[in-house]
Amino acid sequence: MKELLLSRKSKFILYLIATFMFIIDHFAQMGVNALIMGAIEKRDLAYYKMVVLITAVYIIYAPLNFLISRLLRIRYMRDTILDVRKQAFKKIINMPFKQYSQKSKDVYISNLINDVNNFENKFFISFLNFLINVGMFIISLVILIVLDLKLSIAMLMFSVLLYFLASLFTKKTTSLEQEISTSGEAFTTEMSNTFNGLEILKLNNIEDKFLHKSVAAINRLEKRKYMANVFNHLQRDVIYVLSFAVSVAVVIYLGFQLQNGMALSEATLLFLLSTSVSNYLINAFPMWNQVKASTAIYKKIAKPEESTVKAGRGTKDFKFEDKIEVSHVNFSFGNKQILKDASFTIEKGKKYLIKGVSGAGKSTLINLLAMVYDDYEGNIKVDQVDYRDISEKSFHEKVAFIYQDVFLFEDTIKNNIALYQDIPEERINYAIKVAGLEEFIKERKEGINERLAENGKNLSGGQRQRISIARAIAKNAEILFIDEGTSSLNEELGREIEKTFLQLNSTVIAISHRYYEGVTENYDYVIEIKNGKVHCFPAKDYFEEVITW
Ligand SMILES: Nc1ncnc2c1ncn2[C@@H]1O[C@H](COP(=O)(O)OP(=O)(O)OP(=O)(O)O)[C@@H](O)[C@H]1O
Repeated sequence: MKELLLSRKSKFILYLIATFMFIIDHFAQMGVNALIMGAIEKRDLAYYKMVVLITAVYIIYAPLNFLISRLLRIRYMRDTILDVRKQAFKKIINMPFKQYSQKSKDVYISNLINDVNNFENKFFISFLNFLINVGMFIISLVILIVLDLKLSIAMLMFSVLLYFLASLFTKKTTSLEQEISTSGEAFTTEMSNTFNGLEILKLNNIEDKFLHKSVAAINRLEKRKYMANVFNHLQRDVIYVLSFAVSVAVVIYLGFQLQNGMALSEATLLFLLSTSVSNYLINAFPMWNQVKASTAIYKKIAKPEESTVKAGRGTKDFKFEDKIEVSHVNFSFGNKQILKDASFTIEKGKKYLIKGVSGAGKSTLINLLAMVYDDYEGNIKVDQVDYRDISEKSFHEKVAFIYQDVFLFEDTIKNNIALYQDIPEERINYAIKVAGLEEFIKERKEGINERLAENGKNLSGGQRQRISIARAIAKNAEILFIDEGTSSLNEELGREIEKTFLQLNSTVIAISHRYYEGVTENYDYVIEIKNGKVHCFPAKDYFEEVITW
């Protein structure tokens, strides 16, 4: 938190000065009150007129001071909150994908929206109030020391007592804020589930069920907020009762002092100062607890955490000139072994089709070859270099993925194909041609510069799939990983797209349940997974055998 607040040192100093201006105003107000009381007591008209003049000057100064103080604080707060938003966003974007995928994306959305808003609403208000109250407490105490040592020592002892009392509330305040954050995550996930599946829910008449679940999630979130609120007031009230008792004791003490000849103005000032000391503390301690709770939320959303997954952290560049060798690879999910002693070779430029029944481990095998998992036994080497020594970044630069579901950005067709990389126009046009998108582009008013609707809602399955092929070609991907790239398309379109895959120069590693006669046999090899065992066959042999089954 310190680094965050001090990242703009000069603005932070201005912020503190602005806070100090606020404190000064408070004491000026207190001084004016005491002056008026003194002037009334003095019964001297000339002196009274002078005090009225001072009060008039104060009335002009106070709003000006307030305005300047606010202007000085506001920019610093805005910039700092912006930093928190950026840091929270960076934390998510820079997370290794494996770690990212351990939580629902809605949790991250909740962190970026609910938690940052919560931080924004609570941190600076609490921090400012804490600073103001502590500042006022210190100044009041110093004045009190000068005016009445005994009273100031008593107030100091009272402060220490309040400190210990307030610290009893710190842990609970923080845990309540954490609960608000987790309930916010659950609420966002619930809402997202409902809205993403609204069509299915309506078609099956089960929207009411989800409505109940969503309402329950809202209730849980609001209940947590309510609990936090009640608890904050409770700690304030407990401290308040104590401070009220102290105020009564101060009045009794000052009563005796007045009897002993103390001036009314001095007694008023002492009373104001000592009740202020306790009031400032009543406000300061709960605020400090809130600052600590907000700091914990800040750490959760913006501070990079220790990676919980083993990630491919190699540094070598991915270079694929000859072959990828998979040797004696065993891979399990928990106790369930998926691949047993798998050994085979992927030759550059060849086309591989992975076959096996549902759940055999086809996607798992692709994920191993695509560096998604590295917690396997055995070795995977590309041109003799161990996969684990290769940097994920350099690998991702040279490969492309085609899935059944294609994600499209709400942006131009060009940006969707180039994926925001600086790719020459000729290469994009070539990709469009090879992917069979020429007709589609011709029909667009603005050609490749036409914008797609949200996730390409206005495109057919085949057009979406072709855009994802164009991405791979534009990128000049050396390896194309395809997981059920044609299964959502009709027979004819699927055949066309499959043909396109097989005509590419890249190495293709594909999973497909479909068999397109006259096309599928053109794969070079079939990798079959049966009971965890992996066998690689020349495609011609494999299909001849299958066809004779
Ligand atoms: N992240 C995971 N954690 C635990 N088990 C998993 C995980 N991913 C997959 N599995 C299990 O591993 C096995 C292989 O899954 P995989 O997705 O590789 O099969 P598949 O052959 O691609 O299946 P399908 O053809 O149905 O897509 C399945 O039993 C699956 O339940």
